[in-house]
Formats: sequence, C-alpha cells, structure tokens
Amino acid sequence: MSQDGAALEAAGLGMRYGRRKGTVLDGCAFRLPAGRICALVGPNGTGKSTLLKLAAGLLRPAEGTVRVLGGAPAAMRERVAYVAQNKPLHPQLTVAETLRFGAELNPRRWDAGAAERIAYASGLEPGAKIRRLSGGQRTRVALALAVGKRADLMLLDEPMADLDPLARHELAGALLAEATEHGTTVVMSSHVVAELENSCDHLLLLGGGRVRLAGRVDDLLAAHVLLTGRGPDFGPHLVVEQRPTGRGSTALVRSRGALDGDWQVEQPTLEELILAHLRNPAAEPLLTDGTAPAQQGATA
Ligand SMILES: Nc1ncnc2c1ncn2[C@@H]1O[C@H](COP(=O)(O)OP(=O)(O)OP(=O)(O)O)[C@@H](O)[C@H]1O
Repeated sequence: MSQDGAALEAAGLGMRYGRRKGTVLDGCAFRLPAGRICALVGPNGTGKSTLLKLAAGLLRPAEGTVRVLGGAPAAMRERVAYVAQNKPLHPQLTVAETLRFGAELNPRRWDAGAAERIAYASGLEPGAKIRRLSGGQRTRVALALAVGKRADLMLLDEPMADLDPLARHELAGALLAEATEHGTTVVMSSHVVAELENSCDHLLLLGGGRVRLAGRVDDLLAAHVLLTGRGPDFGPHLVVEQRPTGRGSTALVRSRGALDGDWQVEQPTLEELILAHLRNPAAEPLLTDGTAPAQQGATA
C-alpha cells in the first residue's frame, strides 16, 4: 500500500490502441483508497477493461501514470490478482491441477483452503477438465485462483457476467467475505447495476475517457437527491438528468443548498444515480473527498 493508502491511482492517464484507432482513456484521474470494494461501471467500449489491464501491468499507458499499491503495476504483480473478461485457463488441466498450478505460481501467499472453498462450493469435481466446464464453472475456477492468491488488490473484469443468479449471489457473497476479512481492495467491472448496491461500497463511473463519478457510494448518494415537482425549474440545484413524469418532472440533482421548494424530495438508489449519469454524459464530474489524485485535488 502507498503511504497515503491508495490501492489504485491514475493521473493524466491516456491510452489508445494504435495511432488510428482513437483515444480510449484521456486524462483519466482518480484515487481509490485501500480496502474498498469498488464497482467500475460505464457504457460499452468506454475503457473499463483497458483500465483494468493497465492496472494489472498488461498494457502501458500512452500518457500519464497508473500506480497500484504505491508502485508501478509491473512491479506489483505478486500482490495483484487479475481476472480477465474471458477467464483464460489451461483447457487440458483439471480443476485440481489448475489450483495446484496457482499454488506453484504463488508459493509465498497461496491460500489453498480459500481457493478450494470457492472452487468446490457448487459441487464441481476436482478431476473435471477445464475444457469441459461451462462458462459459469470456468468463472468459478478463475475466481478461486484469484482468491487463493491472497492478493492485496483484486481486479475483476465482469466477474459475474456468465453466472446464474444463485451462483452470482453465492459467489459475490463468498468473494466479498474473503475480501473483507483480509482487507483486500476489489475493483470489479459490471453492467449489472442493480446488484452493485449490496456488494460495493465505492463507485468509479467512466465515460468519455475520463472519470465521471468517484467516491464512496454513501458519499455519492448523499450528494444527490431526486426532486419531483412541476419543473422544469429546480432552483439552485445542479440537474444531472430530468424527465417528465405524471406529476410534472423528476430530476436527479446535486444539491446546492437547502432542499425546500415546491417539490417532493427522495433519496436515489445507486441504480438511479448511475442511470441518470449514463443518460447524461455531459453531467459535470464529481470526485468526492480523497478520491482525486494527490496532485489534482478534489473537483467537488
Ligand atoms: N486490443 C485492442 N485493439 C484495438 N482496440 C481495442 C483493443 N481492446 C479494446 N479496444 C477498443 O478500446 C475501447 C475500449 O475497450 P474496453 O474493452 O476497454 O471497453 P469496456 O468499457 O471494457 O467495454 P465493455 O463494457 O463492452 O466490456 C473500445 O473501443 C475497443 O474497441
């Protein structure tokens, strides 16, 4: 961990694939304090996988820096577990051989019990060949390897995408229990916004190559309210997104001062907060206290 406790930090981070292909990340800047369970969300193609690969040291930035646990990603591989979107595993190995391979690669940190708890919880056979496993079963083995590594930072690219709802619930619970017990920081990209509220305490929303929201979920929710009134005027409050409703207009706003006015006030859910920001890519970014990189200072 770095002195100031950042598990992942990006400053002026830029990334493009080849000269002609356009910029994926452009001036991306944020700081993720250690110990958080962070949801990484954003539209398709916005650079979530790219950011995770940069943090895993599999890509090099075109501009700026990314630091993990206070150091360069390539120097931190032993302390970082990365699960790619396509969950690459050796198809000819069995599940048990795959876990043994994980142990050999991580002799100083390997936690066989934790890996086996994840791998075998649903009745998966140790002798089953990886090539015969379903997508969800492969995911289970990939997550078992990541947990067994006993990393300080886990980077998970859409880890739950091909799991059935029960397996998703069970695995998310097991993963988060392991992470909480050991103080592991988790960054998990996902499109299943409704499920993030129960599993994540931190949010990183990417869009247009930059960070649009960053902070503790509680802080981000506290900075916003849903106002329903005759509209379209919502006083001094900064409107993120506004839609007509039966009763007039409902707006998700960033509160600027007292909330009294001719409208009804409700707290948004995390899903409402994320959807409003996805619907309005032009909304002003918000990085709450402690989540802007040291040299930049918070933008709100
Ligand atoms: N190896 C590559 N070569 C060229 N372009 C790439 C490569 N990998 C990703 N890209 C491009 O970079 C952009 C960001 O891709 P990335 O996979 O990081 O997005 P994402 O947010 O993870 O998307 P999704 O939600 O669809 O998984 C996309 O436009 C994609 O086409």
